[in-house]
Amino acid sequence: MIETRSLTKTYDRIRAVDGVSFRVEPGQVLGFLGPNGAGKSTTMKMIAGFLTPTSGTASVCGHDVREDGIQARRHLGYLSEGAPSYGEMTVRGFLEFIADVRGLAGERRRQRMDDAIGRLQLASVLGQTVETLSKGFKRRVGLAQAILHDPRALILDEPTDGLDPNQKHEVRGLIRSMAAERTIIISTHILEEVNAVCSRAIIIAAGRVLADATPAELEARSRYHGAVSMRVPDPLALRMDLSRIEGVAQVEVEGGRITAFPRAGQRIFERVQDFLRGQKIEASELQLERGRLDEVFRSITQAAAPAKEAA
Ligand SMILES: Nc1ncnc2c1ncn2[C@@H]1O[C@H](COP(=O)(O)OP(=O)(O)OP(=O)(O)O)[C@@H](O)[C@H]1O
Repeated sequence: MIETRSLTKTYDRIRAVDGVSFRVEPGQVLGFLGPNGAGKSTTMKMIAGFLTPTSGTASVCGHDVREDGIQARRHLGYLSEGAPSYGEMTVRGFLEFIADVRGLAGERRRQRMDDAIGRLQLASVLGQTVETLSKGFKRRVGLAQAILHDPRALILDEPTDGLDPNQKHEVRGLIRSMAAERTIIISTHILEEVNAVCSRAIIIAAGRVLADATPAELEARSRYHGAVSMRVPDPLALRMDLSRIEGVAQVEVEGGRITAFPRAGQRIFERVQDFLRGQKIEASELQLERGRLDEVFRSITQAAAPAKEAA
């Protein structure tokens, strides 16, 4: 379990993190979303014990990061922004060093090394120095060090940054496979990642939590939630007809696509389908929209005030 209580960090005159409180339980993957400079990395660094909070606190598996920092870090794997340092070490040398730091020995050490190397597919680069690796492999080495001691909690700052689409897919699978008994927080700019791996999302801007919900609940806040869109040969001709259907609030045409938006609480998909059938209109790519996370993200974060000046 990871918990923050009124976590706050002030840099000079900027309150980078402003009273952030949340609790993540084992089995949950929390997506931490926010625009550049929102305070995601600063929050993660405070939980990981790399930065001291100005006020408030956090705990990992019940251990307070300020009063019981060593125990808190023992239960936590942390992937920081960017690549691991120690570029002159080989990948094997770097992972052996992390195993030393984590106090791994004997059979368990061998097991954990094999597991991390296997999961992150690092066997082919074990003898290569970290600085000569591609960005994607550096990220994978960073992930391997984070999971090496098989921690109960994981904090991963942009875990798929710099990976190609295949590697992104693999790392998301890895996160899902580790989620069952662990508490995981990931930060990301990629909204599709939220649907792919997160059971819950927090949107943060200017250091403050603006939304805390499941991906489906966030999608339900989108104006596209429950909308019906399609391609038809003559969308402009259909516009007026669709707007007359009961429960339709608005109709928009964009490119070759026409979208009917429902009034609050109305379900319009079957009615639109019946109308098209009745009029014998050939529609392609007819779909019921779940809602668009990018639009919800924009509307929530753009309404936020800029970071507050510290008192
Ligand atoms: N060491 C520092 N000294 C002064 N200000 C800092 C420092 N580190 C971060 N900040 C400021 O704190 C705010 C939050 O930064 P943070 O890196 O936590 O944001 P972020 O959400 O992780 O952004 P990104 O998505 O770009 O990584 C920003 O305004 C940033 O400029």
